[in-house]
Amino acid sequence: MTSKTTKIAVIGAGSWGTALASTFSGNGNQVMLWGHNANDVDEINRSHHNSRYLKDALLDDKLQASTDLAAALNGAEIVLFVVPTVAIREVAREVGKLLSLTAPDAFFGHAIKGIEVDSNKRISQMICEEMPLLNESDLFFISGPSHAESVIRHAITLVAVASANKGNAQKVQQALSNSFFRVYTNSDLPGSEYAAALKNVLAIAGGILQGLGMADNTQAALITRGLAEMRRLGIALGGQPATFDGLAGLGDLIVTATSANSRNFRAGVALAGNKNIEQVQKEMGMVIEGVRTAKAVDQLSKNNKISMPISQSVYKILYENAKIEDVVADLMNRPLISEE
Ligand SMILES: NC(=O)C1=CN([C@@H]2O[C@H](COP(=O)(O)OP(=O)(O)OC[C@H]3O[C@@H](n4cnc5c(N)ncnc54)[C@H](OP(=O)(O)O)[C@@H]3O)[C@@H](O)[C@H]2O)C=CC1
Ligand SMILES: O=C(CO)COP(=O)(O)O
Repeated sequence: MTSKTTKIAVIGAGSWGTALASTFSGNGNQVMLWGHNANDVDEINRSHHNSRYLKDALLDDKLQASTDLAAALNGAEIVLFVVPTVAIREVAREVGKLLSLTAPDAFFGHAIKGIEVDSNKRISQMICEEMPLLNESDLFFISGPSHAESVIRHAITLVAVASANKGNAQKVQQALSNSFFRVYTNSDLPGSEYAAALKNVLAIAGGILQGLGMADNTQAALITRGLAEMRRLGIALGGQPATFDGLAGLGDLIVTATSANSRNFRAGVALAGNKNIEQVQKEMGMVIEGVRTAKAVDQLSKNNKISMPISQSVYKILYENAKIEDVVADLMNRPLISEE
């Protein structure tokens, strides 16, 4: 489906950066994956594996990796950030110093699902603060139900690339789509970013329900009422209602809140098994974005007076030592209200 070979720099060599880079590369694009761990980079170049993050999966054999940021950015037409939320400012700042190395018409985007704690900023806002020459209206964001471990095995996957710049979104759509990976465009960047971050907090709740052995009725209720929370906050902050019904919203909420592939879901299962969150994070060895995002969501819901009882319950379990049974009982004892 790729109409021309595009030079792409993927910045961040964890599970999702590697899976996206391998997909771009398999489509015939010239891809350089930047990672800061020399052993991981060496393994990708030598044996087409990233065993620390994508155990056993074989990567596209044309994919190249480097620890040298300048080499990764040299001539890049598309630059895609895929590091955890906590690392984006530092990494964007470094990329900003090397902007002159990219192609003259290069554009930038990310596939990161989080909100910064305290500032409550979206990833695009942070990127633009660290790279003042960029405009948010030109950035893109890739999201949707897409676990890296499924994408790398070519499971049929549908995602959305959001950008106010339709041309940029369409270029990413062309470069990334293939017979197993279908990319839609979407013009709502802020709404997509909020949806992607908020669903991670609800996925922790999904894991908790699973860990407690709750019924399918309860899981379906979580998804439905969780989506209502995502919509309320996301729309209040400027997102488009339709985004929350699409791949970036409901689609990603379903996969993350029900799947053992999700790190957020697995964290919830472990919390229900009485592990504390520090222990869970240590054992996961990968980023669990919903843990920090729960703080940002708690602040945002209070600041904007948006009712988000499920997300705030996750916050209480993570940060206020609330007992899961008490939180569930409190949720069920709330005043009876209309569904609207
Ligand atoms: N995994 C998935 O299926 C999906 C993930 N996402 C999103 O993608 C983003 C990245 O997640 P994911 O790839 O899964 O995370 P992982 O935990 O799998 O990998 C994180 C990567 O970022 C690197 N890293 C961490 N800090 C820095 C830093 N300061 N500078 C440079 N590199 C750094 C890590 O390197 P090291 O370990 O060597 O420090 C590692 O390579 C998240 O926002 C996540 O929500 C979105 C869709 C799907
Ligand atoms: O966003 C994801 C899938 O679409 C990945 O979710 P986790 O970070 O919970 O693994």
